[in-house]
Amino acid sequence: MPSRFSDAFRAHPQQQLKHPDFTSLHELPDSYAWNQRDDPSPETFATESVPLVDLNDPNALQGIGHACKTWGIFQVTNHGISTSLLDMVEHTCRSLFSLPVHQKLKAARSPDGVSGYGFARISSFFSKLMWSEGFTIVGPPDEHFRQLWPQDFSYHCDVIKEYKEEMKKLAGRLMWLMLGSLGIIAKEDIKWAGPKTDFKEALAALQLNYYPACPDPDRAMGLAPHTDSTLLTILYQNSTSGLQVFKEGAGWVAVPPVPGGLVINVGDLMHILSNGSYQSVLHRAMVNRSHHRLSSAYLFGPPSTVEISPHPKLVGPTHPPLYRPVTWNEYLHTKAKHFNKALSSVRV
Ligand SMILES: C=C1C[C@]23C[C@H]1CC[C@H]2[C@@]12CCC[C@@](C)(C(=O)O1)[C@H]2[C@@H]3C(=O)O
Ligand SMILES: O=C(O)CCC(=O)C(=O)O
Ligand SMILES: [Fe+2]
Repeated sequence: MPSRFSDAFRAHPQQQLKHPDFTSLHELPDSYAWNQRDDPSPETFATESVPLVDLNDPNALQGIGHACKTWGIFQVTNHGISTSLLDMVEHTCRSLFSLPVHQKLKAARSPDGVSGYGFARISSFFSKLMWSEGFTIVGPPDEHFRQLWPQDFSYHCDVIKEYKEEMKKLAGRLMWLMLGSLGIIAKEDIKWAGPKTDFKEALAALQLNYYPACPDPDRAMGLAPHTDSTLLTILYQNSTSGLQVFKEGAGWVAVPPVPGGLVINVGDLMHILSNGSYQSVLHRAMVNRSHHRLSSAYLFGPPSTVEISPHPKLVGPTHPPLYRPVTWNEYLHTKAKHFNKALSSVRV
């Protein structure tokens, strides 16, 4: 089934920016200086931390429900994704981003496209540049990977294909846990999950992120604050910390890497589906002076024609629907135009 993601971006082409060779920069160019250090660093007051859920725990469902309501993010262990697969994905990321710039640019994202190498899509909403490189994969990566690695592209394609399959299974499992905690348990409740309730027709994007070591990390920004447009996102981060989430009353809280763990966050579409009871979390990535950082985000959403709206089970006389129905494609359009105001723009 063809993905219609690309349509969402055609109306809002991204200006093409050239990345520098980060390793050659010994001080932060002004175009990368965010002057955002007026907020206290999270270590100074983070008394709370993002919940950790063991998926083998019989109470996992309750733990996930609570985490989605209060944080919009949690980490999971015993998720069934093997460490060897995660290592292979990390190796593919490392191999990709360490290619020479001219080689990576052969697989550059086209201005109105979605897949390929380049700056994060949200860059156009900020006057300063982000200290990161990204590679977005929607659909088969073969064509771009052939340009990057004329010799070993098929190895890297296989890694990504297997990773996407495994992520899809995990996303389906997490969907039922998140929904289950809201009382949405029957397969008729989410028809688009399909006859086998495995979300076979779901769409997803894989975003690989690379944050090079930075000579002036306190003034730089790896990935600016945003929410994901997804139902849910599964994030793998290597052992270098950098992810932070914004929590009302606590400020920016670090999400430290947990060995073998994965970070799960609620996206805007899940916020809509849950009629506002699950929070899509504002998050950002910071950079590091001595270590580079790699992450991969599996951005999971519904099939392109499916309209997401507050679930009928969560709507009633005392709980009117807070959002109007939207397809993912339509929402991505809105996001490309209104960015962090997208969610409020679909409110009824
Ligand atoms: C399916 C998606 C979801 C996208 C757009 C498209 C492909 C790339 C995704 C991201 C990944 C990085 C953050 C984000 C905010 C971005 O700039 O690109 C994401 C965005 C969204 O969640 O809105
Ligand atoms: O690198 C990270 O920790 C965050 C990445 C992210 O938020 C994204 O790709 O959407
Ligand atoms: Fe994100």
